[in-house]
Amino acid sequence: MSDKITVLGSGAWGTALASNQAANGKSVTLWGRDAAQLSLMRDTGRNDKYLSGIQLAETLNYEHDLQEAVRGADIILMVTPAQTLAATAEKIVPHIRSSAVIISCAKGIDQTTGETMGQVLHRIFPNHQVATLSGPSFAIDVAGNLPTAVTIAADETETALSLCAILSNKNLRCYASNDQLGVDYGGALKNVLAIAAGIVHGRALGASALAALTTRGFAELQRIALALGAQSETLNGLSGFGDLVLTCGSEKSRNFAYGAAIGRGSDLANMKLAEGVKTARIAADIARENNIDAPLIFAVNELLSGSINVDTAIAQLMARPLKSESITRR
Ligand SMILES: NC(=O)C1=CN([C@@H]2O[C@H](COP(=O)(O)OP(=O)(O)OC[C@H]3O[C@@H](n4cnc5c(N)ncnc54)[C@H](O)[C@@H]3O)[C@@H](O)[C@H]2O)C=CC1
Ligand SMILES: O=C(CO)COP(=O)(O)O
Repeated sequence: MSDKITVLGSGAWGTALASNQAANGKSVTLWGRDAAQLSLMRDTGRNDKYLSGIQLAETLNYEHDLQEAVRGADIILMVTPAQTLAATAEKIVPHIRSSAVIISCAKGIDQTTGETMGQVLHRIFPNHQVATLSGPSFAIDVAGNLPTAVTIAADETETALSLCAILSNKNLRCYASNDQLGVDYGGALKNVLAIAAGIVHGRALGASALAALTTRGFAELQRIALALGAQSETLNGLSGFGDLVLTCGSEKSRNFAYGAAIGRGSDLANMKLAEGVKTARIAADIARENNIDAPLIFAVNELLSGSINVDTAIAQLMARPLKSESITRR
């Protein structure tokens, strides 16, 4: 596997990954749909819209033409929001090398098909190696050269190991997994629980409530992902437990910040991307269809759809029938 890298998506995460790889000696091209923004990034070496105060790697290349950006790339990182990943992937099919490896870095579930990001890539690129990169990793931390660990998952362990060898560097440590489904579900579902954690924070319900919510949220995440075929070991790793702990504990998480705004009763207009908003409905549907007990996810979904308010959600959650703590009990 060679290592000419193209990153699709010049928001926070795409820019951070691209800069990290370029700073560590890789040939990296960053594509974005906004020509003016790309040209500003080229001129200033910064992306202040998404990564305020960060100086990007000087060797990073910028390309606005999608076809040109992917031509000759060995590894393509897909880093647009989850609901746009399929459309972006479809556009590049005719232009990529037959040996190109495609990696999803988005965290969500496709609303129209119900597919994980990995399943989307397998469908669109049936003859390519595909993988998912996920785990506890704030873009601002990676862009700021802070030490970070993620999981790279592919069906073939060899593919995951090769990608880890290529993409790991002194600031980014990649662990290999052959459970792409589990890594995808871990990354998508934690966003819904991060919204719930943000609500607890914003409503000042206390540290004990936050710990209880994170723990019981982890039980729900595991119940759903295990029922859909994820491996337990994966969910206990970086892309399940790890990312849940990160995003349920920090206002740097946009999902947490979104929840905090709900908890405080603030205006939700102009909030940054919170993937959990779209995932909440899909996750609630999946849980209901599979008869899985997921009261926190149901509550977030109902809060977001406006059918209950925060006080009712808290009262209902606390009044549920008492039960065993088991995560497997439905
Ligand atoms: N920001 C972070 O710390 C992390 C983000 N992620 C995931 O990465 C994905 C992208 O997130 P961010 O980069 O943070 O979001 P962002 O909101 O910072 O940037 C999104 C970028 O995608 C572009 N975009 C939106 N719609 C598009 C379309 N239809 N076609 C092409 N480009 C489009 C926007 O113009 C923007 O440049 C999300 O799924 C997120 O969950 C994963 C790990 C860390
Ligand atoms: O997934 C993330 C860190 O691992 C980023 O979380 P937010 O999308 O909530 O900011």
